[in-house]
Amino acid sequence: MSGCRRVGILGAGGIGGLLATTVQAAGHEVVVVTTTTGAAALAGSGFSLHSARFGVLRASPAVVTSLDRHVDVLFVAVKAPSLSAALDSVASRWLHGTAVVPLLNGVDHVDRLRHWVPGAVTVPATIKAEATRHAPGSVLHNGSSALVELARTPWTAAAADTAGAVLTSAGFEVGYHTAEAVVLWRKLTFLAPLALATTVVLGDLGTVRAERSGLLDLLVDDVCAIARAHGHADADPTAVRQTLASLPPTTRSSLLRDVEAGRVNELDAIGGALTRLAKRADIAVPTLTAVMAELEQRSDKRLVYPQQEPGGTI
Ligand SMILES: NC(=O)C1=CN([C@@H]2O[C@H](COP(=O)(O)OP(=O)(O)OC[C@H]3O[C@@H](n4cnc5c(N)ncnc54)[C@H](OP(=O)(O)O)[C@@H]3O)[C@@H](O)[C@H]2O)C=CC1
Ligand SMILES: CC(C)(CO)C(=O)C(=O)O
Repeated sequence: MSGCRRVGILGAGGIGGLLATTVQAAGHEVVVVTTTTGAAALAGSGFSLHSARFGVLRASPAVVTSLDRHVDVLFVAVKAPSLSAALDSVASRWLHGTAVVPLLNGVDHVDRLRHWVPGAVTVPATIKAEATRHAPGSVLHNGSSALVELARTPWTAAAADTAGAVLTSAGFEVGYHTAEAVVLWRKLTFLAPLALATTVVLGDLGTVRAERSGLLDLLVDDVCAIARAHGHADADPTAVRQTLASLPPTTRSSLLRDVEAGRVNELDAIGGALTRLAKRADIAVPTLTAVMAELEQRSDKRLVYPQQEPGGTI
């Protein structure tokens, strides 16, 4: 196909698998970079995706433990606590002019990526999609949402267009915004209350509504106050509440899924980062503080709290 790109995907989990299958099906050359364990588990079987939006797709892209070729676009789809180790598997010489598109939840990974490879163009981005890896290479995409929003500034425009074209060809909905802070905060203002509240109740959104009525609204107030203090002047609690109210009661978050499974999780990248940003802006965030204290004090051994990596910017 014309416009065929070489696309790297760092991480072979829910989001990495969703991308690997859809992007390869669109005719692009895909190389997935993952852990030694992950690569061994994928050998021979490759990826399969089950999705109401994309159908059933199978793909057998190249899988490597360290990037071995230049890529036009690199999607970063690892969990925040794994980011530093994952970046070690990608040598900067393969990324000259590459559009590096991090899809991590949170806000504090973007500076780290920019310092990591100055020769690449980091395009801050967010993804709204619910994708879960059930077994190596086997990914279930729940619902039909597959929206990627890219920051398209004067510095990132060409790279954002390249990444956006790849995603559009693969069947994603793609949105652009000229302010990086808006892209990152628009996702976090809705995701953080959802992730923290579902994790507190260890249940879905319906459980939150039934057991802790009012909690979501208060968390939205706190998170929007932090967003306004850090560059997203239009963060609007009413609009975020409407978005959350429109979600089905069965909605769960990736933070909850990770906590339930005892996997490394992003509590620090979400709630921890917000707490540090509130402190830096000298804003009182009573509900966020109480929720973080509750999660930290919980004796439930299913909760895992990885330390923030050295080199974090917040
Ligand atoms: N899943 C979802 O629905 C959504 C996720 N996100 C965000 O996307 C990001 C990825 O999430 P998700 O796909 O769920 O994560 P998963 O835990 O499903 O997958 C993470 C992948 O990263 C790999 N990995 C870990 N360490 C390294 C390393 N050192 N080098 C290379 N690869 C490594 C893992 O390898 P291994 O095979 O060894 O485990 C695994 O393949 C997160 O920031 C998340 O918040 C955003 C929106 C929705
Ligand atoms: C809520 C959801 C699924 C939206 O994409 C998400 O981002 C997450 O759980 O991490």
